[in-house]
Amino acid sequence: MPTLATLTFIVHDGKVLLIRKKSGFGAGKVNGIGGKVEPGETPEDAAGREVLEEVGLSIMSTDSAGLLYFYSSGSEPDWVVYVFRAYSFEGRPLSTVEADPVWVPLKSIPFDEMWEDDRHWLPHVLAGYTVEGHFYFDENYSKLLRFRLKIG
Ligand SMILES: COc1nc(N)nc2c1ncn2[C@H]1C[C@H](O)[C@@H](COP(=O)(O)OP(=O)(O)OP(=O)(O)O)O1
Repeated sequence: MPTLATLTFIVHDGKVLLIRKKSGFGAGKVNGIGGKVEPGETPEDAAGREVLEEVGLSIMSTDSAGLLYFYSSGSEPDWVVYVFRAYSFEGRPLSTVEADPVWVPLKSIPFDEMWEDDRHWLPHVLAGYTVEGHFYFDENYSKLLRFRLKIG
């Protein structure tokens, strides 16, 4: 069974809030805010909980921006990730044990510090489109081998 997870991109004033992850899968990389969906949670609930846990913000509402499937071997994905955008929030981003928050201008996304798949789909999400992406990595998730992407 794939692990269900979320990624949320808070957009405000020409910038997007990203995190440098300190723990979990992808620690050290810059990513959207997110983590695993817990039993009994909806993906939307998980997105709100992860934003609060990782950077201390409350988001008002989310806009669904698509689904990403990540594979390392075989035909079943290891991860199915629900992607959300959010435009309003309460609070100020804080560093936590899980992540350091960083506001990044929409035109300067640090793709070299992110997962290799991000450069293919994130620009479309930040432009307001919906994506469905299938990304096939090597067995250690160290190299992206191929992908398919639909932009809605
Ligand atoms: C392989 O490609 C990926 N690219 C991107 N951009 N994001 C990915 C990729 N694979 C997984 N992710 C996302 C999905 C989740 O948001 C995080 C991993 O979540 P994590 O394991 O840190 O989940 P938590 O619930 O926060 O962690 P704990 O179980 O340690 O509490 O990466």
